[in-house]
Amino acid sequence: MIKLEKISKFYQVGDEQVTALQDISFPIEKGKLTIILGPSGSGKSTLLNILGGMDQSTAGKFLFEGENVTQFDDHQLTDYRRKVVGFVSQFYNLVPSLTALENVAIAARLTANDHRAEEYLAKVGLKQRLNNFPSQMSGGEMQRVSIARALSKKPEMLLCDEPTGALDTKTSLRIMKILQEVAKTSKTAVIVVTHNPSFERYGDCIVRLRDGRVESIKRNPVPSEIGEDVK
Ligand SMILES: Nc1ncnc2c1ncn2[C@@H]1O[C@H](COP(=O)(O)OP(=O)(O)OP(=O)(O)O)[C@@H](O)[C@H]1O
Repeated sequence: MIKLEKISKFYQVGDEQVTALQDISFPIEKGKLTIILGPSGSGKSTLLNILGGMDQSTAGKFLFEGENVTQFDDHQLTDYRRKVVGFVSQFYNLVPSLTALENVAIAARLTANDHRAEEYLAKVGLKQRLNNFPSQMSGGEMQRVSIARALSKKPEMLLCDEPTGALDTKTSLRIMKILQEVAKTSKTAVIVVTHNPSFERYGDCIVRLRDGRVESIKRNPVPSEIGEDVK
């Protein structure tokens, strides 16, 4: 079970205390797509960083499969980031001098999974692009490599920070479709932070943040499927 219990994060800026998150509580389900929406400054990135073990909360508990991540020491956090979490960002972060296959293989090696890099690229529809360098791919293709790279670690949780932020509508839908399929066909908890409210209908659970608090939590018993035509 993955659960946030009254997570708060405060920053001290000079004499002022900035509240990034306040009393955030909600469960996250594996095998489901959770969408986190909210205006700029509402705390989305802070929350993602806490879920990814890249930042620690000031108060509250983050429970992951019975363990309290909030109390992890640096060594445990490194292990958690390496083995549990996959991360996809708006900027792809691919190594320009490595091909698609090599970009995925280096990350997969962290979990001794590098022999499967090709399989993960096939999963995101890039079987024909294995030997292309990032400069030879479109934004959508680079994002698919970055998803394959994250998946090759077999993460229990896939965190996506504005994964479609730099992409056009059709390519964005293609990426959302892949993320929807990952959630549906694996036991991975897929969490997508987005500014785009039209993606709400594709998630199993939609969490809206405002001013660092949970404004609403909605569940879609039957999320909309993204049409085959975008594939
Ligand atoms: N390192 C920091 N020091 C001080 N304040 C911070 C820090 N990081 C974030 N904040 C503040 O915390 C609040 C939440 O920021 P956060 O980046 O999580 O919002 P966001 O919803 O991801 O915004 P955006 O959509 O613009 O990326 C903001 O008021 C921000 O200014």
